[in-house]
Amino acid sequence: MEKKSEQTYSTVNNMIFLFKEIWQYDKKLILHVVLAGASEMILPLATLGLTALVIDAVAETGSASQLMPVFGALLLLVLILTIVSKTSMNTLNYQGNAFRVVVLNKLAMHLTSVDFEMFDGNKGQEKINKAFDTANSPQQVFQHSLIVFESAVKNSLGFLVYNYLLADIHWLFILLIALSSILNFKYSMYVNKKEDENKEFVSPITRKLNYLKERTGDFKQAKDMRLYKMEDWFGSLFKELSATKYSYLEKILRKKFGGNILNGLSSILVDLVAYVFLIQLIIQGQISVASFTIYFGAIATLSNWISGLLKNAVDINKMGMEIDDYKAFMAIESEMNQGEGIKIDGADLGADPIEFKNVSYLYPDAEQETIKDFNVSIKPGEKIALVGINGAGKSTLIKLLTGLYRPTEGEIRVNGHSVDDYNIEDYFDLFSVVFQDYYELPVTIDEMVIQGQDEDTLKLNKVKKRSGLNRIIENLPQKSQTKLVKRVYSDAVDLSGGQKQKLQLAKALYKNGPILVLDEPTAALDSIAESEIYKQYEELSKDKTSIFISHRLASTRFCDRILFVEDGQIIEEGSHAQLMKKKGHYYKMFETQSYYYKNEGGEEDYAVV
Ligand SMILES: Nc1ncnc2c1ncn2[C@@H]1O[C@H](COP(=O)(O)OP(=O)(O)OP(=O)(O)O)[C@@H](O)[C@H]1O
Repeated sequence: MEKKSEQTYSTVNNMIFLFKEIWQYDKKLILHVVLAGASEMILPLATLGLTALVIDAVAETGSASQLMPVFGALLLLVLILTIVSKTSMNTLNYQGNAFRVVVLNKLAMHLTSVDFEMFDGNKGQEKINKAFDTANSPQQVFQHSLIVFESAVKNSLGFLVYNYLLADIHWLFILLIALSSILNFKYSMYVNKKEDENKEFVSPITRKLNYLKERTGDFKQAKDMRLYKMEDWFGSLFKELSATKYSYLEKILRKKFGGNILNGLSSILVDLVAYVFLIQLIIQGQISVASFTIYFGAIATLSNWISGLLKNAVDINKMGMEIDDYKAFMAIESEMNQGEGIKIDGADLGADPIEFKNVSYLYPDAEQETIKDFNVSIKPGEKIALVGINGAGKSTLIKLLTGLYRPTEGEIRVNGHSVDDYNIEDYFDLFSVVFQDYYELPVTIDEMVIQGQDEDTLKLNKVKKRSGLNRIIENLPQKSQTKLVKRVYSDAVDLSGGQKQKLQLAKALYKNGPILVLDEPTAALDSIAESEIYKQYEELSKDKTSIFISHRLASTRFCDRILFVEDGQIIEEGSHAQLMKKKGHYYKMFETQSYYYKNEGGEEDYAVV
């Protein structure tokens, strides 16, 4: 079960924060909150006045000529109030939605600036999810708050005015109404608490359900779904999770039903007492029939104002919790250096080596370090191959070097300074990286390569040629203006795995950072394309420091030095020839890979090993 976190800021503090956010977005919204609230409160009062006038006229307590101007004025007031309330409520609904979208954009912008580490692990994801939940639907705080504030204005004004109107009525009445409202309020607080407790069980189930739903709609999963006949398995997973979820929700529904019954019974009781009491006053001749109407209407409405106010208190309390989630996410500060740093030329690594000094790294939710006391020095211009079995820590080392993760211990030094001494954005300029997991955006091929940088046609053509992308483009109807992602554009192209890898390579080359990092860049390439990349490797990595991760050990022969990593540490290093001579781990791995080629082909052909 997930632990419930305490609220960090008080509800008052959070409401002031929310008010400021609304004020900053559009001051006029506050005016609409007041206008809608006041007009919605006065409307039933004016209508009540109209009814009393009609009754008075019927009872001939006043002459028609005397009553008509008042009647007309009241009618006009009702008309004006209706227009004001409808206009303001409409603005609140419409602008509330726009306000929510603005907040969503703020959240998205902040998400791009938080450290990459946030995305790793459950806790980071939980914070992100909770924050986005605050603005994801109209029922959540940022849109809903305008309606809640409007309702609070209406209920508070109503409470004051109606208390004044009923000042002549026995105070026991007011007490009875207040007691009945408090009883209902207490009960709904109890249901809210139960609902909140239930959330602790329900939200992990909802997360699992949503994840499964996403997977069923996922194009990649759709293949397995059919070929592995996963429908029944998925179906039973859905059924089981949904049943558990709805058993929790049902309990709350039952409690809410009990609340409705309680509410109904208590208002019948109040009405009954009011009837008996007011009828008695009429019989005793203390009030007129018109006054009876006003009093009776006022008593019924006063209980609405009171329960409305209490409901506002519950809503505001809930909104306070949601604002807390929003603030908790927005307060996350990058642990990277976002300020002024030592100047670095994004195009030049400098003369000093890249150094890992006793670097260790522990993933946020992990128990054991993935990288352990790692030491290495890489000379500028050196071509390094990182090899090792799956899970050895190669990709983690790249994320540390590129500044996406900070070492939990030790230090990484580049150009004579710790990575922390550089502004992280400047530091990122040093790297051109092709990661294993690549993605595409629904833009043209050229735009995907350029990635929002300044367009340089000469450079663009060069990198398309060097990466082999131009040969793919040649066969496309709109050449490099062809859009990507068929799910978005019907005339787009869906590239194959190997074609995508070439696109990624072109993107990295266009960025032209002095450190080239290729994490399994040829895994999806056919052997001809792969050997072309190897042949070009010298050219691709010219004037650059390069790090090449590959399970295909033939590729390592193009590198100056091979680092064999196991369990987060270097266990062997040297050139291909040195390591083969050593007959250690690298030799063993190499021999295992080349065995079938040697035996089936008769000859050794390391270019495709
Ligand atoms: N976000 C994470 N949280 C916890 N552990 C992680 C996380 N990401 C990776 N690891 C673990 O760190 C270890 C090293 O992973 P890494 O991806 O660096 O290995 P690798 O050598 O690149 O593997 P491969 O050759 O399969 O790509 C693995 O045991 C992996 O399970």
